[in-house]
Amino acid sequence: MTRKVTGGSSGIGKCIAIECYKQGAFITLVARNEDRLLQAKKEIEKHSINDKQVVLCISVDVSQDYSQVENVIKQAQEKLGPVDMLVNCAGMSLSGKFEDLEVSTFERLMSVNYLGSVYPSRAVITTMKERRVGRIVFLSSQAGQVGLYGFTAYSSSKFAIRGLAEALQMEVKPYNVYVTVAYPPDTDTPGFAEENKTKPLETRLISETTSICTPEQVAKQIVKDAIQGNFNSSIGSDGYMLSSLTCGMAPVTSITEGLQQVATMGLFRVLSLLYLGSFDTIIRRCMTERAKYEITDKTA
Ligand SMILES: NC(=O)C1=CN([C@@H]2O[C@H](COP(=O)(O)OP(=O)(O)OC[C@H]3O[C@@H](n4cnc5c(N)ncnc54)[C@H](OP(=O)(O)O)[C@@H]3O)[C@@H](O)[C@H]2O)C=CC1
Ligand SMILES: CCCCCCCCCCCCCCCC(=O)[C@@H](N)CO
Repeated sequence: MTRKVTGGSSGIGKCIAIECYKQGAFITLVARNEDRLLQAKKEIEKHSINDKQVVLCISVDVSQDYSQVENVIKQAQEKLGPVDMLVNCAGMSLSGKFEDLEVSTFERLMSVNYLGSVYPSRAVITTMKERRVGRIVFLSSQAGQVGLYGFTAYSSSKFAIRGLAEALQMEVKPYNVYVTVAYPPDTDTPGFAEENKTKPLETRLISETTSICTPEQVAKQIVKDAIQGNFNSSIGSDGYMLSSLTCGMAPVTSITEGLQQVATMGLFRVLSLLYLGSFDTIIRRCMTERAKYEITDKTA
């Protein structure tokens, strides 16, 4: 059992690697910074269940050069055997008002979050199809189910993931390869701490609608859904509501799932209008408060 986790040196990715290691898997971690990779490797190795298990580290930028990504993945497959599960967890978030975000930020988020998921998946898919075995996991976000204030660059890169996942799932299902898209809420990770340094107040207040999860909780849910072959992976009651409401033409894994969507759609739409109303109120309030401060600043 070989699993590959991009972004496996930190946060959700590291917890997913630990979860898989606890199940006896061989792990390949992919990220850029070598020190953090080694640190994570040590931490993951504490959870081994037999002495044959290995954690392999690969330092590569998943978003830059496809042939480089393909090469390192080939090398890893030669050492540890073909990958049964790929988890695309490398990603990042930057927020700010549309006009305040650098144009390069849109390019960067699209290349790390979107292309950074395309490249590793593209590199493993042929072998998975040939072997008729495989799971590919993509990390979207609740902000990939609803576009939110401050997330013009981030939300779009996470919506893109969903399109990719839906199309790919339709292609690979006959080969017994299953795709999972995860939509976590805010999760307490180093990446989240980084994001908070520059997050607009509006974005923070809107995001606080859903509670913060631990990376361990999120990782457990994702690994479970991926193993079961569920297309959708969400967490908590708001996660459930959002996924149900925004199911669109996403595939279902069971008839029950489909029936639940049909039955709850109307009600969840009503709830979502209430949420949207409260988001508008937050945004208007922040605007008035800012205007007040500006006046005080000028008179001082
Ligand atoms: N935390 C949250 O609130 C939520 C996070 N998500 C998503 O989950 C994923 C993981 O998030 P989180 O655990 O918070 O992130 P962290 O910032 O804690 O970890 C990110 C990981 O990705 C690696 N990485 C980043 N960029 C690249 C790159 N270009 N090439 C290779 N590796 C890269 C990092 O290592 P290095 O920098 O060394 O390359 C690190 O291992 C992201 O896609 C994020 O958008 C979704 C919803 C909520
Ligand atoms: C019936 C409808 C229910 C509606 C509930 C709506 C709640 C929306 C809240 C969205 C929170 C967005 C979190 C983004 C996390 C993320 O991706 C970043 N933290 C990454 O770093």
